[in-house]
Amino acid sequence: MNTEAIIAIRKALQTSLKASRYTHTLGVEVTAIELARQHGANVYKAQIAALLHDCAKDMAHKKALAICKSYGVSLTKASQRNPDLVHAEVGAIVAKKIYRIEDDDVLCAIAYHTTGRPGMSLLEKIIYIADYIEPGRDKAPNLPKIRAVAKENLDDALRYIMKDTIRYLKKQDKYINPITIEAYAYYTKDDTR
Ligand SMILES: Nc1ncnc2c1ncn2[C@@H]1O[C@H](COP(=O)(O)OP(=O)(O)O)[C@@H](O)[C@H]1O
Repeated sequence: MNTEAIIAIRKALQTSLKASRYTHTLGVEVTAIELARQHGANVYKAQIAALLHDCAKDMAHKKALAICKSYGVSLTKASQRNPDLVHAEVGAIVAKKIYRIEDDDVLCAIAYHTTGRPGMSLLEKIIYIADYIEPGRDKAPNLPKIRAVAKENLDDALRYIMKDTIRYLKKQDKYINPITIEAYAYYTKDDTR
């Protein structure tokens, strides 16, 4: 394991993120390591993806757009519509171009950590779930249940999180990225419970 790379990433994030976001990031890191061990995923990749999942979250919107422009990347329609979603897509660009992460699975885990998507990889599921259940989270409903379920079955945890997220966004009358609706349908289609 490349401990030096982990330490360098932590150091860079400590200066580029707000203190509370950095604390959240460390919570996602420990949770992702734990889930990776429990479910047989690559622990090092989980650690890197967890550390970098919010690397663009505290960036000014203008700067995020400038980064996209400079690398010739266009944001998805959903991110153009909802600025809350930009950080995940731009985070993957920053991870690749600035932190020099080459692994596509790690980059996708960052890009889809807020919305999920149909057909997620093991690593994508771990980062999506770790972001929701890390120890610093205390607002979402059903957290104790979802934390327990995540130890046993990642798809069950995904279903609970997607269901609660869709319900929460609907209640707030907020835009819901259609990919989350598609993902929820995808992960419930064979579930007869
Ligand atoms: N599927 C979604 N569609 C649209 N907006 C969403 C979706 N999921 C989350 N959001 C919005 O994006 C914001 C950021 O969520 P999230 O990425 O989970 O936070 P963080 O990056 O801090 O972990 C939420 O406050 C919510 O308003």
